[in-house]
Amino acid sequence: MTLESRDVRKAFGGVVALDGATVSFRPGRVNALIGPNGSGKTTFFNCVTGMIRADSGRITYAGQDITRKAPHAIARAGVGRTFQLCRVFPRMSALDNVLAAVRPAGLAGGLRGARRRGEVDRARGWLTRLGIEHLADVEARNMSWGQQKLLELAGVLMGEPDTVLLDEPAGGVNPALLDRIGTLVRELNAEGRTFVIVEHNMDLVMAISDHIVVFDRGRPIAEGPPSLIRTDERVLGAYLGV
Ligand SMILES: Nc1ncnc2c1ncn2[C@@H]1O[C@H](COP(=O)(O)OP(=O)(O)OP(=O)(O)O)[C@@H](O)[C@H]1O
Repeated sequence: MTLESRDVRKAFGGVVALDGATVSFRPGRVNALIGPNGSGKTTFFNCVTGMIRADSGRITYAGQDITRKAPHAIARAGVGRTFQLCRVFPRMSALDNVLAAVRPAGLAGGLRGARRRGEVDRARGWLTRLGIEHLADVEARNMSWGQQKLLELAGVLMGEPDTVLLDEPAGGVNPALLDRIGTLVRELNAEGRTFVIVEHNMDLVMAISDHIVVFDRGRPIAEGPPSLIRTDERVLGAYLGV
């Protein structure tokens, strides 16, 4: 289930966000995608998941061309994602959020359907796994930021993705929860899920990644294991602007 992009380009007016990005994320790994602000990481996620369309280039998943597929088709192919600014329904309970995550169309009817089909147990299972089962009946807006991020991830996992894209999972999260997120990613990876993680917290990236790809100005400038990336001159240059 390799996720690959070939020569992907995306410009917003005069701003070139992706400038011929060719990159390959192999299955079974915890991959990280790092790079300075504005280097195109979120745009890459948006192109991969069909939220925006690349101007040119090709994206494949498990050998299948997904470049022009709709988001739901890409999700069905096995690619799930979270968002930098966490997407949950604030006035819905945690449990309903997880149930709704796999039924984006027609929320109310979809929820009834989910309950009929007995998916509640599975949703509760994910809440338990992520350590927020005690919040099942609490509205998302009354949960902490970190808990909401875990809730969003529970919703993504409800779709049983083979590959999970996480956009800044550590952003705004307290240190205790940060450890939990790191441990969870490693556990879920040990069970066979592939991850691609966009993250600015280098301690977390270095601790949990098998493979790191570094973007600068819309394309990869280096890749390798944490031990190599930590000391790569081009990476230090891109971050420090030297
Ligand atoms: N919808 C948009 N309209 C206009 N410009 C955009 C849009 N989305 C992204 N950009 C621009 O494209 C470039 C890449 O942005 P992107 O968000 O992909 O970078 P990033 O590496 O994810 O940054 P950060 O680490 O700050 O989240 C930036 O210059 C950004 O301002």
